[in-house]
Amino acid sequence: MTIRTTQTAEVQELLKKVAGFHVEGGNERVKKIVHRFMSDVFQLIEDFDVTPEEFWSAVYYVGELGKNGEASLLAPGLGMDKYLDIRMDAEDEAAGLAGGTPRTIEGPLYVAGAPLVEGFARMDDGTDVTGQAMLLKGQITDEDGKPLANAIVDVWHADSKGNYSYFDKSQSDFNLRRRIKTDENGRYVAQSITPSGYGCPPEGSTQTLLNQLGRHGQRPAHIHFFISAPGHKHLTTQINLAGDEFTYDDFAFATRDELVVEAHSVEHSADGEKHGVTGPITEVEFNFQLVSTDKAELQARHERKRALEGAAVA
Ligand SMILES: O=C(O)/C=C\C=C/C(=O)O
Ligand SMILES: [Fe+2]
Ligand SMILES: [Fe+3]
Repeated sequence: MTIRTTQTAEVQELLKKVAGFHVEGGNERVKKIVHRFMSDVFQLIEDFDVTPEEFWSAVYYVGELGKNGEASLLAPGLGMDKYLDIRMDAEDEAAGLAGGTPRTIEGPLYVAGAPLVEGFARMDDGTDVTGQAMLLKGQITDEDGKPLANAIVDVWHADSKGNYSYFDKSQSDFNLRRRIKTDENGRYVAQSITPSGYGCPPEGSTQTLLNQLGRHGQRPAHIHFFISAPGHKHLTTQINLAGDEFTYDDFAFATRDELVVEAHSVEHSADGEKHGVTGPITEVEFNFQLVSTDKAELQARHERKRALEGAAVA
């Protein structure tokens, strides 16, 4: 039988003291959030009749999570990154900033400061001999199709074993990570290695919890991007390679239909040969549309939207 105590005066008073309601100073927003959070934790413990052993094993788990540096990996696994994206999409919609290539989650494995290259970029250091060469190209435009020259395509992905440089110390610095400046036609092109999907460390904290939920910790083969250009909204997104077992079963919930791309392997690629790549190569082409943030364009967009809504009502 569940013991009910959360609504007693004693517990309600305890929660107010926990949150610092009874003292001056501190941060009002933090106080309110901590009060709500702890009230919900107390309520959950009561509703599920959580035992002290269960509670302390959770505390131990959080300690291990921090020690393993996996808090930012568990977050996408628990849908946090996706939920924050859903909120940002809704905010963009409300601000008239929706449109262009959809965003998706950044993930925890970005490393700033990758080498900046103009036009063609060789992203891999040539040591991943088991991997297949990949030619990655595309064009950055605004929503009207106007090419955006000098946009920065900040791109990063895993190697053929699903590991990321910097986190995988066996890889050279910034292996498979580059910032590419688009040419006068807004184009970027890179030679790299075709990424494999990523899996959470099997013995790690994230997978330990996912196992309790009967879930896997796999991501499909994917490539991460930050795309930026003056006067346009910064884009954080990824593309998922089609045909991967996990393309539509991503433990981090990042997949969006518009971001699934065919990656066809060819014996010879004219583009590849232009850059000295002979032999089988995977070609991946993805174009990005950025949303303008300049006021005139936003105003015009609002007018168009109002006109459309007006027409719909009439
Ligand atoms: O970067 C990875 O592949 C692993 C982590 C999970 C999320 C993500 O990628 O967005
Ligand atoms: Fe990733
Ligand atoms: Fe523009």
